[in-house]
Amino acid sequence: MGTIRLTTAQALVKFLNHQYIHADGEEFPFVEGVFNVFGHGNVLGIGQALEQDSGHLKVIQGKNEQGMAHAAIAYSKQKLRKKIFALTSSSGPGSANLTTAAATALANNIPVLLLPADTYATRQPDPVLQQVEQEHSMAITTNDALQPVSRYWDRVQRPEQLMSSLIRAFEVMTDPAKAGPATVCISQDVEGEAFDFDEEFFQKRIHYVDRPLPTERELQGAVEKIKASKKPLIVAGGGVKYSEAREALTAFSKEYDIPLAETQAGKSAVEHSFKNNLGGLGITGTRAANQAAQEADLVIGIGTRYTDFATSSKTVFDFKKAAFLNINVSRMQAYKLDAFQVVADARTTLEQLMPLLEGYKSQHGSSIQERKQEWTRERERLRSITFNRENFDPEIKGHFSQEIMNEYADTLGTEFPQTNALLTANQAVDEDAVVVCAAGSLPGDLQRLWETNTPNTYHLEYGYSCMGYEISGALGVKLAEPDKEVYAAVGDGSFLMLHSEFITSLQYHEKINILLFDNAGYGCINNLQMDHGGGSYHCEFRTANHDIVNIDYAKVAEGYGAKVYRANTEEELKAAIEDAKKQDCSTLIEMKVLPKTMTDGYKGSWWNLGVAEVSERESIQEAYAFKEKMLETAKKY
Ligand SMILES: Cc1ncc(C[n+]2csc(CCOP(=O)(O)OP(=O)(O)O)c2C)c(N)n1
Ligand SMILES: O=C1C[C@@H](O)[C@H](O)[C@@H](O)C1=O
Ligand SMILES: [Mg+2]
Repeated sequence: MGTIRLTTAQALVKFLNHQYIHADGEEFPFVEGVFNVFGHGNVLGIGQALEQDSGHLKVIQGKNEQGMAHAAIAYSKQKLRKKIFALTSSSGPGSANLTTAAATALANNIPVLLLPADTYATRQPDPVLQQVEQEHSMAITTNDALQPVSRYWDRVQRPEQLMSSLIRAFEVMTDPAKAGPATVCISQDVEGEAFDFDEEFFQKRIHYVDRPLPTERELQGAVEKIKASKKPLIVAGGGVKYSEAREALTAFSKEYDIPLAETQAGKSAVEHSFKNNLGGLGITGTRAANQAAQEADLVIGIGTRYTDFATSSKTVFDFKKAAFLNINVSRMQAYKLDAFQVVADARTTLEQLMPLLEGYKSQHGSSIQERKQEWTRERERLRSITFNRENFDPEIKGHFSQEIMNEYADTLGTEFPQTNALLTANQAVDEDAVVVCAAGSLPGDLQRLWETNTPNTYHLEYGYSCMGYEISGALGVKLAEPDKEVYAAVGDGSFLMLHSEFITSLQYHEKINILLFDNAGYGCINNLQMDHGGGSYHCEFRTANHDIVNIDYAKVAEGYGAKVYRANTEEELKAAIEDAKKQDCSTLIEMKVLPKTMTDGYKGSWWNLGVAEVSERESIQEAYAFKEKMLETAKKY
């Protein structure tokens, strides 16, 4: 084979066009497209290459580097990591804006290809615009800040380096055990530099995603653990989704009568209506799941990272009696909580375990169904909360006086409790609609209350819980699921932090719907500070005169060209959602909701936080003492 003379950027684009995934007998292109915000660092290099010949790649203009990267992450997450977007940014601030998103991808194990421009390889014009000049090193650029938040990071300062660099990047992104963001920084002069690339570099490259099998020893060990247990509990994490293990997991759970609890990443791997599904586990979990966790003598963690939210900072289980069995493609994850480790694919392991457990039944008996029914009643209660101006007792108790609650009701012109609003929305959206969320009080409400019976329609970024992911993420999900209605459930704080990609959705006619829950503040953080003995300090949105800030978000979205609705009652919300379904363009439904009306924690939902050890307030001293008490029974590592 010969060579072909291309610029580095042209070679990059050509290579991206020839990457394929092979999974479960199917083969398809791995890179769907390229998001871009062009600046002087990439427009003449990667920009020129895309303009000349982008091949099959969709080229989408982003509005904020973090936002477009969040969209790319959401696309890949929704596609179960089998397809990605790449993205190109200019150097300096463009790459700095990618840092938060790279960390989001890393914490969630999501592959995405970041291509920030770098400073000049020749150094001739140094210092160039946007170059940070470190006194102790010429070699450091803003892009170095991406190193700790990338699974793979490289700097390309000669055209031929691109070849080895990209092959490594794709190896990392397509390995389920180490999937995450790959960052390849290309010097801006090198992007346009030409080289005689070997033609074979551009041949179709297939990345095989095989299912790692459990060993005989691992299977026997797992069988022994399960057979010895009376009250096992399955914890279904994100790995269940990525392994597409729904059928295997439900069959396994049903056959051996083992209840299952979901993490944020694992929710909707299995439908809500599945009889043994007890819902969310941990800090934002259901009473049903947390009770089953307290009782468990064996926890079968499948594809879970056991974050503090899933384990209630290692207190949701009774560690004196609970043993752990972890099934995970990542050896690092499988080691957690001193578990018996099965380092293998979830679906294959469950399929192989099935026949080996014949004759086994858990001793849960009727308790699984009783707990599920009791939770359904609690959910009903949360749907029908009514505000009143005399003696309203919100879910989050003892923080705001009636006077303050009335002030919110008057200023925002609403009596709508958040739980009622969310449950109304859940009922009104299509059965296969996808909900996207990341931060604030909504992830807790969603994990407890949102019911879906269509797999992979609950999309929570709760590894990094990054405000601003919600709307950008909804765009990524829409690109992945063009035939479904996609809803970003977002608080006012998150909306204010980042909603630039809402405009991108309008621009490209990729319809998304924003469900905006405006409680005029950082509600969940206000709850945290007041729950731990503090006052209400800088978490409500108030003016210098202490007036509540009341923003007309609907008007803002109208200005962008979206179809907007204002819905402060159940009837208005139902009507808005129905009408929004008929629209072709993106929509925003603004709901003014009362503070303190989100769900509260249930027993077993303790969170270990950095409470002040010394304080002038008795209430904070009490909070610290409570933390010390909780740590007595928590697992220490
Ligand atoms: C980028 C980022 N900054 C800060 C935080 C910390 N944080 C978590 S939730 C939150 C407030 C969220 O407010 P809002 O979106 O209005 O939701 P609410 O809690 O009021 O429902 C903050 C500041 C975060 N998660 N992400
Ligand atoms: O600090 C936080 C508190 C959580 O309740 C919230 O969901 C999350 O976004 C966060 O960062
Ligand atoms: Mg808020």
